[in-house]
Amino acid sequence: MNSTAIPIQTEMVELVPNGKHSMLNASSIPSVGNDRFEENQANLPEMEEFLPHGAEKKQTHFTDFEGKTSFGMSVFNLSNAIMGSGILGLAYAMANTGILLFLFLLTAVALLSSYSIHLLLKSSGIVGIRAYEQLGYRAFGTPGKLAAAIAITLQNIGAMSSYLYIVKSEVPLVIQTFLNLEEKTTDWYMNGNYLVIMVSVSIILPLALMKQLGYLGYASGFSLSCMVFFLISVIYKKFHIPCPLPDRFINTTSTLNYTPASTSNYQNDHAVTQETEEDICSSSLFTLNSQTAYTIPIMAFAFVCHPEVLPIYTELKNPSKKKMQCISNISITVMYVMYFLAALFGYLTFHSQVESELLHTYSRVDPFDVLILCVRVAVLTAVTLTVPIVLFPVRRAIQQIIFQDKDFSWIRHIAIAAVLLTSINLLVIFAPSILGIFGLIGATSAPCLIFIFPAIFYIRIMPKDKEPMKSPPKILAALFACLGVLFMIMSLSFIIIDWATGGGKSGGSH
Ligand SMILES: NC(=O)C[C@H](N)C(=O)O
Repeated sequence: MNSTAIPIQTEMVELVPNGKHSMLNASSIPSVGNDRFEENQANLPEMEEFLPHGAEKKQTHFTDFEGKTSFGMSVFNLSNAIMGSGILGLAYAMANTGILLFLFLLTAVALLSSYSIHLLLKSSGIVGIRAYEQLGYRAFGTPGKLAAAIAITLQNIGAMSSYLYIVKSEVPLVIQTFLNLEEKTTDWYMNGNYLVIMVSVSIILPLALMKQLGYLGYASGFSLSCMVFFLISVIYKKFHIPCPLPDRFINTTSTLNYTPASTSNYQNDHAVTQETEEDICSSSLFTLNSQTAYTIPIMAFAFVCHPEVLPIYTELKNPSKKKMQCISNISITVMYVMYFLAALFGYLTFHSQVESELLHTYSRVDPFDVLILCVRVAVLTAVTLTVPIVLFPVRRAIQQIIFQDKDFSWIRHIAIAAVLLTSINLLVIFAPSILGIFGLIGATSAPCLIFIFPAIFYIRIMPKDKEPMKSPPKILAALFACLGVLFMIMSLSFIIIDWATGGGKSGGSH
């Protein structure tokens, strides 16, 4: 419902679940005849949650919550939320689909992702709230809110763990290469566990303590430029790395002491079957094999940014649905191009020898190569700077569930971030094998966040008198939800089959 379509100066919609609208008298709200203010009025119940009680009626507090983040910074933040470890798995996905099928699937996932943001924005416009969990509450009451909060928490904790796992495994290698050491030593600065704690405390925690996501815009811009550097290096390396790799029939583990996160059967199969150079180094336009099934979960994971969309919208300067959709479309398009190029050149460099994690494959060539080292540092920086962005919606979900009616408190804000980061650190340090579980979680939460929840929340929230159940937008949304269920069943079955047969690839989470 367009906020201009209702007499907003006297009435506003109260947050009640299950499609029932109750009207609140809001005559005390000062009337300002501009678009932004009308949006903010519709958003009042959400704002009140963040404002000190007893002070809501002062106009100054509306401006307190006025979004201040510019269009460009919001594009940076959303792109940073999209971009993460997902990019490292795409070349492997392409090796198992072929270039054309990959392009088709990537386009489909990008378009579906944008449509899902459209559904989220439309639903949020109707009820005037800009929080994923609140949409869940509005659509299905407490179960809806819980489901959304749990999916956001699991998905984002999975993503953050995968980023910190990269830090844990890559930083020691970077230091080793910098120091020009042949062997890994036992010094503390070569210990990934200490390093991951140091990075968390010195870089991630201070950024995660920012009150608003918008302040992370510069960090996001920097993170994106690191990924652009990664992409340029991947393209450059395509023309400088021979195929087949010189060490292909020797040991796949480099002189450096690292253990690949997941060893693919596919690679092992190749090591034992004596294939010709042409078999290994030819690129295919269309491939179907047992690993093709992982493509969708890998791509879905790579495009997840939905928990961050509404918080970014909330902080946008002069917000409107159109503007936010535009920000989302720009971010998705930029990432789509970057994902495709990274996958294409990664694949054209290694062909069927590409591993499920692109950085590992580069390590096999020459772990002491300066450019590879810089690429590692760039990816490390990019994923480290993504952690605070991904942490925001989790903290918000926790706040919405446990401290629902509480005013903003710095102590709580800091404590939740510290507890979250500590738990993720413990997970990455003591139970890295558990990270495989996130493949399973990713296969469940990613389809929920991208497909199922936006669609079913939309169907419930959009009033039947405006759009009957059989109207085309609702039918489309229902089909979208079915597609999500299908993806979820598909991804889960592949992962379970893989586990049962001892493959152990984790699908979505890298
Ligand atoms: N934000 C996330 O949940 C994952 C992100 N899209 C990635 O590729 O790592």
